[in-house]
Amino acid sequence: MHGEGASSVAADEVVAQIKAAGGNAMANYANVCNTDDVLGPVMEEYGKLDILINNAGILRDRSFLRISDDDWQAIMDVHLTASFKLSQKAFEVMKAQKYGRIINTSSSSGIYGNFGQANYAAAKMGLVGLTNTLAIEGRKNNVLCNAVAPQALSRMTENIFPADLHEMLGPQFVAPLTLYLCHEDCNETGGVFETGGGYSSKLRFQSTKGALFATKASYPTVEDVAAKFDEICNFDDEPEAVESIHEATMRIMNAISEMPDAPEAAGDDPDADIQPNKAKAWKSDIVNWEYTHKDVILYNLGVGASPMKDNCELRFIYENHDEFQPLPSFAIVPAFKAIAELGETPGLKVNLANILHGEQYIKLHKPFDADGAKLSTTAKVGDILDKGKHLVYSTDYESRDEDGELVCTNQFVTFVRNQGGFGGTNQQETIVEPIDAPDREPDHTFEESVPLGQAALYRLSGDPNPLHLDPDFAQMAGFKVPILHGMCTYGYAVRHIQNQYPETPISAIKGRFSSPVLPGDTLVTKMWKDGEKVLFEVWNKESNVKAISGGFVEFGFEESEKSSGSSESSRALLTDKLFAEMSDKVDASSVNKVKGIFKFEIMEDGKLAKSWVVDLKNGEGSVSESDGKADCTIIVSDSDFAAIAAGELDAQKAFFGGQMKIKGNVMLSQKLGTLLK
Ligand SMILES: CCCCCCC[C@@H](O)CC(=O)SCCNC(=O)CCNC(=O)[C@H](O)C(C)(C)COP(=O)(O)OP(=O)(O)OC[C@H]1O[C@@H](n2cnc3c(N)ncnc32)[C@H](O)[C@@H]1OP(=O)(O)O
Repeated sequence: MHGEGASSVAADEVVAQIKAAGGNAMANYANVCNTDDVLGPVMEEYGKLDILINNAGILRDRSFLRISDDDWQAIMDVHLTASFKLSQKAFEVMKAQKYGRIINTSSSSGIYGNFGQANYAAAKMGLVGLTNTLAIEGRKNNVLCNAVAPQALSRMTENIFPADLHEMLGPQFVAPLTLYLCHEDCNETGGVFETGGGYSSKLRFQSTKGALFATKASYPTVEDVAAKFDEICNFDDEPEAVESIHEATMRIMNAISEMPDAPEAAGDDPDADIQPNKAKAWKSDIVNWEYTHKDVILYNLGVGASPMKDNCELRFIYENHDEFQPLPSFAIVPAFKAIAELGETPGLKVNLANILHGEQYIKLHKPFDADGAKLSTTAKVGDILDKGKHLVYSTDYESRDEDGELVCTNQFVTFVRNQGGFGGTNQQETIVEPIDAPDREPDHTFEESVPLGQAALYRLSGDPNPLHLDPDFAQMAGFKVPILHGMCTYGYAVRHIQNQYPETPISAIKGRFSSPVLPGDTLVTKMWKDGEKVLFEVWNKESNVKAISGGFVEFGFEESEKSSGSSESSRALLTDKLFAEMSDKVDASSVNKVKGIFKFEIMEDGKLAKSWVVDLKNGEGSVSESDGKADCTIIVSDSDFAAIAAGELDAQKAFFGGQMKIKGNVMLSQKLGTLLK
C-alpha cells in the first residue's frame, strides 16, 4: 500500500484469472519507475504494444504540514513520473504502428482535493494534464488517451467504503469503461471519466461567463477586480464549457476586442456632468502637430512682438534674424492644438460659456527649434476641485519631439463658473502654486497698451474661443464686450520679462488670471528678482487691478544628455532593438500556435522607413527584413514610434493592443501579440 512491500500475489492472481478465462497474460513484478524492465519483456514476448494503463498506485497520506520530501517524491515517482516515462516509450511504439490507447488512472482526490492527500491529489491532477496533452499530440496517429477516476475497492480503499458496499465497488464495475476506452471502435480522446459501481460520467471544465474589468483608458487595478469579483465567480448566468486552449484564448481575445474606451468609474454618478473618477482615468490620444517658422512668428505677433519696439524684437518676428526664436510661452500652441482635436474630456461636461482661464504653468524641457518641428501632445486630467459655487480643474499636456524627448509641459487651471457643488473635493494635489509678489517696490516695470484688434490676431495661434471676438457670445458669458485671451496677457508679460532678462532663456512660467483684460487696456508688468526666479504681476492700468497675480518665471535649461545629431541614430537603434526583441521571441514552437505572415511597417515622415516580416507559415517561425505579402500589416506611425521611444507606449502592447493601425486580419495580429507576450 505504501510502495514498500514485495508481494507479487495480486499480479499472479490476475494472470491466473486471465489464463483461466482462455486468455494469455504475463505478470511483471518490476517497479513502474524502471520503465525498461516493465516494457522490455512485453515487447520481447508480444512484439507490439496496443494499450497502456497507468494504474499502479501507492499512498503516503499525511496532513499537509506532515508530508515529508520523501512522501512527496515517492508519490510523484509512482503516479506521475512513471506514467510520463511509460507513456513516452509506449507512445513511440504506438505512433509507429498507428494504433494506441493510453489510460491514466486519475482520482477524484486530485480533481476535487481531499484532506491528507496533497501529494496524491497533485499527482492525480497532473495525470489529467498529461492526458489532455497526449490526446492532442496523439490524435493524428490514432493514439488516444483518456483519464479515468475510479471509485473502486482496492487494498488502498478497503478501509474507506462500508463493508456492505464492497461487492458493488469491485474492479469488475470499473474495468468495462476502461476497456471500452481502449477498444478500437472508440474514438474518445482527452476525456476525464468518473466511474464506479457500474456508473460512469464524463467531466469537463466549465467557466463562468466572466467579467471584463479593464478599459483601454488605463491599466486595471486591484479595486477594479474587487468590483467585478462576484460577476467573475457567478455560475448562475450562462456558464460555458471550455473545451480547448484555443477556446480559452479566444474568450480573452474576444473580451479584449469588446473592451470599452473609458471606464465605468466607481463612485461617479453616471448621469452627472462632472464625473471626477472617469475624468482622471482618461488617457488621451496623441495629437500630432507640425509647426514652421510662420507659426512661431504668428504667435510672437499675437503677444505683441513688433519691429517698432525699442528693445529690438526683430528676433521674435524675422526668421532670418541670427537669434530668431519663439517666446517660451509658444509652448501653449501645441497644447491648444491638442485641446481642439481631443474635444470634450470624458467625465467633464462643462458649459463652454462659463469657462475662464484660471491659471497656467508652462515648463520648457529644451529650447524650441525656431525653424519648426513635429510635436506629439498627450493630455491628462490632474485636480478636479469643488469650490462650492464654482468648479476648478487642471489638465496637463506633454509635448514631445520626434525623438520622443519631452519639449514642453503645460498645466492649465480652468475656472468654470456656477458648475461647482457636485460633491467633490477642494484638496488640490498637482496644481503648481502661484507665488505672491513681495511687499516692496518692483525691481522693474514695463508698460504697454494692447491694440484693440489683438485678440483677432492672437486667436490664430490656436484658441478660437468666441469669448474673445464675438460680442454676442461675450454677452451670453456675462461680459459687456469680448475680453482678451488670458494667454495673450500672459504672453505679453513673458515677452516683457524676457526682454528685461535677455541673457538666459526662460524655462518655466506660472501665473493666475485674477481679472479680465479688455483689448485697448494698458498692461503694467511688475518684476521682482527673487533668487533664481523672477516674480511678476500684471496690472491693468485703467482699472488699477491685478490681471495676473502670483506669477513667476525660471531661467535656463539643464544640459541635454544627448549630443546633437544623435536623433537619427537613436531612431535607427530603437528600430533595431524592436526587430531584435521580436526575433528573440519568435521561434519554431510558435508555428503550431499561430499560422500567418505578419508585416511590421515603421514609418518616418509618413513614408516607409523599414519593414520586417514575421513568418509563421513556413514551419520555422522566422523574422526577416523581407518585404513580401502578409496576412496582416501593423503600421507604426511617426507618433507611435515617438511614444515608444519615449517609453510611453510599450511596443508589444502597442502592436497588439489595438493602438497601431492594422491592415488585414486584426484577430491574427492579436494572436501573434499573445504569443510574443
Ligand atoms: C483644458 C483647458 C481649457 C482652457 C480654456 C481657456 C479658454 C480661454 O479662451 C479662456 C480665457 O482666456 S478667459 C480670460 C482669462 N481669464 C480671466 O479673465 C479670468 C480672470 N479671473 C477672474 O475673473 C476671477 O479671478 C474669477 C472669476 C476666476 C474668480 O473670481 P471669484 O469668483 O471672485 O473667486 P474668488 O471668490 O476670489 O475665489 C473662489 C475660489 O476660486 C479660486 N480662484 C479664484 N480665482 C482663480 C483663478 N483665476 N484660478 C483658479 N482658482 C481661482 C480661489 O482660490 C477660491 O478658492 P478657495 O475657495 O478654495 O479659496
